[in-house]
Order: sequence, then C-alpha cells, then structure tokens
Amino acid sequence: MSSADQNPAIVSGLGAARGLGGDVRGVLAIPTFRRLWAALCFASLGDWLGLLALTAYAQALSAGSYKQENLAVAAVFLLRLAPAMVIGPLAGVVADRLDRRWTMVAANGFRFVVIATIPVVGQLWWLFAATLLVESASLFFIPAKEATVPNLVPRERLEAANQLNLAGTYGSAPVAAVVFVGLSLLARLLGGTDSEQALRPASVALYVNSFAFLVAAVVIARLREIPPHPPRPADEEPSAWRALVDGWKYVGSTQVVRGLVFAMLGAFAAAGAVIGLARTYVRDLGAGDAGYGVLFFAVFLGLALGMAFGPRLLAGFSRRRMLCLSIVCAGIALAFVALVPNIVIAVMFTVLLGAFAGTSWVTAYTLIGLEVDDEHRGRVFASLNVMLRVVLVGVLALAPLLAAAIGVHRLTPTDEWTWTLSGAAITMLLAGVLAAVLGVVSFRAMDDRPGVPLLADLVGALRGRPLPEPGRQPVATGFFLVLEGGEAVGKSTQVQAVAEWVRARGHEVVVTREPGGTEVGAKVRAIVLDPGTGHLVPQAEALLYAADRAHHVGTLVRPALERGAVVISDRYVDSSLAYQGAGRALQVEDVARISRWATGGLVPDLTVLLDLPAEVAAARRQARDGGAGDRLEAEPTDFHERVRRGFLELATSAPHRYLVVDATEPAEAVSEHIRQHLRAVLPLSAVEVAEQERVRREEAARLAEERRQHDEERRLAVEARRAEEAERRRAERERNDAAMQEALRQAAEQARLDALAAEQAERERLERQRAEREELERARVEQERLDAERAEQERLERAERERVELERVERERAERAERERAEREREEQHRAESAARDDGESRGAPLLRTPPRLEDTAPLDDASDAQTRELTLVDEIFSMGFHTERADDETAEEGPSGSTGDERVDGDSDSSRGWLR
Ligand SMILES: Nc1ncnc2c1ncn2[C@@H]1O[C@H](COP(=O)(O)OP(=O)(O)O)[C@@H](O)[C@H]1O
Ligand SMILES: Cc1cn([C@H]2C[C@H](O)[C@@H](COP(=O)(O)OP(=O)(O)O)O2)c(=O)[nH]c1=O
Repeated sequence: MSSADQNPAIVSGLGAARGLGGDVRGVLAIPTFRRLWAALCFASLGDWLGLLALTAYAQALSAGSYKQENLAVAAVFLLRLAPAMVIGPLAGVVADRLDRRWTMVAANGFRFVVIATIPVVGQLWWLFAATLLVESASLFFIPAKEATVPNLVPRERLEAANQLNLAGTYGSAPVAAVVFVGLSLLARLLGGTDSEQALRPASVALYVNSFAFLVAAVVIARLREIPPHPPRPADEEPSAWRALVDGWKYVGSTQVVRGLVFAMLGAFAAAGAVIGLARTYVRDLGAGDAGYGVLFFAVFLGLALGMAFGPRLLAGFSRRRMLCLSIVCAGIALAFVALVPNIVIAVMFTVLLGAFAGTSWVTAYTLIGLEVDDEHRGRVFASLNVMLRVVLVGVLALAPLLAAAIGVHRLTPTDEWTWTLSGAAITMLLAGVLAAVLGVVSFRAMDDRPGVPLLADLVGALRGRPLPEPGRQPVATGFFLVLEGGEAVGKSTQVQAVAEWVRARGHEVVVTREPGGTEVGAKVRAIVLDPGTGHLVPQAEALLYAADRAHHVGTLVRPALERGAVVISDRYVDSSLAYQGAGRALQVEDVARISRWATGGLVPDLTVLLDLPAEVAAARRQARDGGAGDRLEAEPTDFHERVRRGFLELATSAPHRYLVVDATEPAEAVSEHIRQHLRAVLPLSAVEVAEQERVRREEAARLAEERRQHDEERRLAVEARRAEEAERRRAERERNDAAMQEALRQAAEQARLDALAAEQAERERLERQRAEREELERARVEQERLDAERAEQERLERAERERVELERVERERAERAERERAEREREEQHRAESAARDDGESRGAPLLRTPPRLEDTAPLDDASDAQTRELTLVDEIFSMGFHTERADDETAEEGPSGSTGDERVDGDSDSSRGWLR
C-alpha cells in the first residue's frame, strides 16, 4: 500500500492554509536539505554553463563548414540524450542499491575530472567522448538525488522542496546564459583570433562547470544525514537485472505510477512538439526571430508561474487530480496555440500552456515522492527519465518530419475567411490532443476521489472549501448543543431563548441539563449539590456526575438525537473537566476518560461557553438566589476563577467546536451571538428542508422556465438565423441559378447566332461554290462551244482547204490532162499533118486540121465547170494572201511525229480522192 493510500488527507491537503513563502522558509529551515539544495543549484548552474560551453566549443573546434559546425552541435545534443536510453535504467537500479550519498559524490567527482579535461585536451573527439561520459555520470547522479530529497524533508514539505529544486534546476539556466554571454563579451574585449575568442569563454565556462561539480561533491560528501539506501535484508538483495525488470514491472503494475508516467509523457510530448516546431510555427505566422524569442520567454514565464503558484492556488485539491487536470489543460492550451493563427494570442495561450506544464511538473515530482515507496523511487525516477528522453527525442525528431509531410492546408469556412493551417500547427494540435488524451487516461488510472464530481471539487478547492469525501457527509442525526460556563453566567436564560428560537425554525427541541436531566439524575443531583451531603472525595464527585451523565446520555440525549431532535443541554462533559479537573485538581485526562466512557464518546456539535468573571457571576447569583447557594456555589472565588480558566482552555484547544461569548453583554446580545452562529451550523429542520425544497423547486422551475425561455429564444434565434441563412442561401442560389440561366441563355443565343452565322456562311459558301461551279460550267460550256466552234471552223477551213486543194489538184490534173490532150492533139495533128504531108506528098492529101476528139476535150460537165470555177476562185484567194496562213496552219498541225504537210496532204488525199470519186 502506498503511503498516500494510508493517508489521503496528506496528499489532498498539502500546503493548505500555508503560503508558498512559509513553505519555502520551512523547508529551507531543514539544514541538510538547505545545504544539498545550495550544492545542487550551483551544480545546475555549472551544468547549464557546461552545455552552452560544449556547443560553443564543438562549433569552434569544428570551424570550417556551416554543415560541420551544425553537425558538431547536433552531436553534442545527441550524446547528451543518448546515454539515458542505454544506461538510464541501470543507473536507477544503482541508485536504489548503492549508498546514495556516495553515488552522488562519485558522480560529481567524475564529472569534475572529465569536464576539466575537455579544454586541456582541446580535441573534438575527446569533447564528444567526455560529453558521453559526463552524461552517463549524470544518469547515476539524478535518480540518487531525486530519491534522496523525500527522505530529507517531512512529507508535508515535499512539494515546497520540489518547487525549490525545480526552481534551482531551471532557474539557473537563464543565469548561466547571462554568465556565458558575459564571458563571451569579455573574450571579445580581450581580442585575439576568432577561434580564440570562441574558445576562451567556452574554456572558462567549462572550468566553472567542473568546479561546480567539485563543490557539489564536497558538500554532499559532508551531508552524513543522507540515508544510504532503503533498508533491505542482505539475503534479499536481487540481481541488477532483476532489479531493473522489477522497476519497470513496478511502473507497469502500479496503477498510480502508471498514471503518473502517462501524464508526464503527455506533458513531454506537448513540450517536445513546441520545442521542435516553434521555429517553423513562428515562421509560418510570419513573426520572425523576435516572435520566436517571445514565444520561448512565454513558455518559461508560464512554467515559472505554474511551478510557483499552481499548487498553491489549489491548495486543498487532490494532487492526483491536479496533475491530470493540468496536463489535459496543457494539451488544450497547446491545441489553441496551434489553432490560433495570431502570434499575440498564441503567446497568451503559450503562457497558459507553460503554467499548466509547470504545475503538472511539480505535482508529478511531489506525487512520485509521496506515492512511490523508498525502495522503488530511484528506479521509477530513472525509468521516467528514460521514457521522457525517448519521447522527447522521438517528438523532436518526428515532429518536423510529420509537419513537413502534412504540409500547408487552407480551409475556407466562409467566403471572406480563409484559415491557413501549417503542418507545424497541425502537428502541434495533434500533440496537444495526445497530451489531453494521456491526461484523461492518467485520470482514469489514478483518480483518488471517485464519486466526487471534478468540477465541483475544483470550484470548492478554488474557494478554499474542498468538498468532503463522498460518504462522509454529515447525516441529519439531530444536533447536540451544550451551554457551559460558571455559576449564574446566564446559561438557563440562554437555553430558554435559544430553544424557543430553534423550535421556531421547526425543530423538535429537547431541553435538558446536567446534573439532573433524568429522574435518576435528579437523585444524583440531590446528592452532589445538597450542602447536606458534606465533603465528597473529588473522585466520588466526578464519578457521581459521570453516572448522571451516562444515564442522561443513554436514556435521553442519544434517543433524542437519533430522532433528529436538537438537544440543548445546560452543562455537559466540560463542566466535569472544569470543576472536577481544573477546580478540584483531578487529572483532566482521567476525568475526560471517565466521561468518554460514560457517554460512549458523544461529543456536542457545538458548545457555547458563556464567559463571565467570577465576581460578576457571584453578584448575579446573589441577586438571583440570595443566600449561600449550593455546595459548589459556596466554593471560594479562586475556585471559580480556576473553573473559568479551565473552560477557556478547553475552548482554545478545539476552537471549531466552541463558541465563546462574552456573558457580560446583555442577555439579548448574547442570544443574538448564539443565533448568528447557529444559523451557520445548525442543520435544517424538516420544515426548513421542505421549505427549502419548495423554494429550490420553485427556483429550479423558475430557472428551468428561464432556461426553457432562453433555449426557446435561442432556438428561435438559431432558427431565425438558420432561416435567414437558408433564405440568404436560397436567394444566393436563385441568383446563381438566374445568373447561370442567363449565362446559359446567352450561351444558347450565342450558339444560335453562331449557328445561324455558320449556316449563312455555309449557304454563302455553297452559293459561291455553286456560282463558281456554274461559272466554271458556263465557262466550260462556252469553252466547249468555242472549241466546237473553233473545231467546226477548223473543220470547215480544213474542208475548204481540202476542197481548194482538191480543186487545185483537179484543176492541175485537168490542166495537165488538157495540156496532155492538147499535146496529144498537137502530136496527133502533127502526126496527121506529117501523115498528110506524107500522104500528100505521097497522095497529095489536103492539109486539113483534124478537129479535136470529143473524148479528149470534153470530159468535164457543168458541175466540173463550176468546180473548176470555184477552185479558181480559191486559188485566187490563196494567191491573194491566204496561202501564207494555210502554210502556217499546216506547220502548226505538224505533230511531234514530224509529219509533213506533204504527208498531210497525202493523208487527206484519200478523202479528197474519196470525195472526188
Ligand atoms: N446577560 C445577562 N446580563 C445580566 N444579567 C443576566 C444575564 N443573563 C442572565 N442574567 C441574570 O443572571 C441571573 C443568572 O442567570 P441564569 O440564567 O440563571 O444563570 P445560570 O443558569 O448560568 O445559573 C439571572 O437572574 C438572570 O436573570
Ligand atoms: C455537570 C456538572 C456540574 N457540576 C457542578 C457545577 C454547578 O455548581 C452544579 C450544577 O448546578 P446548577 O444549579 O445546574 O448550575 P447553575 O448554578 O450554573 O445553574 O454542579 C460539576 O461540578 N461537575 C459537573 O460535571
């Protein structure tokens, strides 16, 4: 069972009613813690300085290319994170097994030596190796330290101790930054080469760092009060591996611790996302380096605020609930940072994010200290350390990749508004959601107030009035009111007044008194008060009062209370404590024990102590009764003064159960005092409950009505808005439709016009084509006609020419025939004449000319006459000039065959011959 399970009130009520300053002073008042804390602060300062120096040193040693420098710096970071994953768990086991003080001393001594060697060696490889070694040593130191703190401070101061530790660890970072900047400036003033200027401050810072570790080692070595390690029987010492597995198993199997781990992982995922993406995110918002700086400042401011004030603000709130709630809120704040595309608002949410993260950080540390037993604490811190680093490295590495993969998205919820979400923003949103989910998961795993509504619990804690645990609410079991005080202080007077007032509120009121509230009691009263009883040993007196009381409580008071009545008693146990204890000088504790036994531990809900100086009381009694009074009234004044002081002491020891009233005031004023107090504490009577219920119901009905009306109004408004929106949309749609229709109509019209134009053009084209065709046709026909004409002409001409030729040939033939005939005739004649002469000569025949023979001279008829005439005419025409043309034609008609006019003439001679035949 964890320690918190044993006493949840401690966890829930931590720091309540105490201020932070008081807490811090209180925890610093513990000398061992104070010295350890101072040493740790110094070591932290050195550590931060060392980190800055190492990166600067690595950069300076690898000076050359930009890439190399960046790689060197990245290597330093990587080497600082890497060992946690490898030997982190082992270190936790060691912290749980070795002497914690000497583990811390050895780790710091080792770091002192290794860091000091870095500037001495001055080589990059050694810087890397040393970083690895130093970080490994830190892994042994941290769990030992964390596990020790809860052993040095009381549980109720653990939270303050953690706040101080975290303040020391993280508050030293800015101091280290300032110191480092100062050293760098100094180096610049001293001059030298660039590399000297870079190396010198880094070397000095490393020496300071080394020295800080030495101081821490020495201080811790002298803190002998640090418990070595949790006591464990020697034979149960498990192996290192077993211990490691046990540690992880412990985390896995202990629901609360698992919840804690989930919560812290959520917080770290969110933090890692912010660190890994801040630069891109700020750039995406266009806020530049200054924006980046402001955002980081905002984170640290928030962290500081959360660590300092978060737990204090909710002093009475369950720490488990606080852890989960702050992580869920941190997740939500991160989601808002991611979603708001405005650097100013983002910075505000970043402060909130930091505040919630800071609160959860302190709370988680406190819870581990409170809830994890000493035996496992080192391993739990170590396991947590490993997981946190894994998550941190994972998120640092993955977040930018994821952001790049997601890319930039633009949403346009409305026409006027475009919402740009960068990959960085979306990744941060995812991380925020993851953190919130882990917060919820943790809440489920570790809620320590099931049944108490979270919101009401939170509001109660904020108002400083935490809700009681369920099942512990006071049940309506009546109310026991007692009036106490010395003699004649006005108890009877007030009992009556109060009884009347309470009765008027609807309660059943039982007025009673001690001694003598019952019949038996009356007999006892007679014994104890009758002066005739004489001396009674104080013990007997005390026992008689106790006897009366036992019977009184058993037979009257309890039954009345159980009925729910308000019992108002004039005197009760306190009278015994004051009279028999303080007055008779019996041991008050003895008297109390008898009374407790007699009453079964029944304690009044309220005791009204009427305080009056003894003399005043005596005067009143004298005025009331006269005479000497009863056995006790007869006691001397100093007895009554002792009794009065006895009453007052009782009231002081338990102030919440008493109302001390100055009884010198008038009776009415005293009554009013009592009434006023009763109004706050007296339970409601059945009548009042009914009345209240009625009022509540009426109020509820009124509220319901109001809500209904409000809802109705809202519904109507929403409907109206919706209708308006729908109308607007409809109108817009109609407008769009109309525009579309118009566009369509115009397009159709255009298309129609275009079609018409095209048709027209086509018609014209066809017309043109037809006209052209006709024209061509006409031209062709004309051409044909002309060709035909020409052919005819040519034919005629040719015929003419042939005819002429024929005629010429004919004429020539005729002429030739004529000439031949004439020749023959002449020959004939000549022959005849020669014959005749011969004859004559011979016979002397007359020289008579023989007429030409008909067959020789007249073969031509009239037609041939006419033809002859015609040919003659053509010849004449030819002779007048056609001859040349004809010759030309004949030349033109000579084909490539090279046919000659003679051949042509020969060719044609057939036809001309035919024609002649
Ligand atoms: N506040 C008061 N101031 C003055 N006189 C008072 C006051 N209260 C009561 N008395 C008177 O003092 C006397 C004693 O009061 P009482 O109620 O009988 O005291 P008790 O019951 O304590 O003995 C009575 O005479 C009462 O009238
Ligand atoms: C109840 C009780 C009363 N007494 C004394 C105180 C009173 O003197 C006496 C009760 O007397 P009572 O007349 O009831 O008181 P008062 O005079 O104030 O009205 O008994 C004790 O000593 N021890 C007790 O436990």
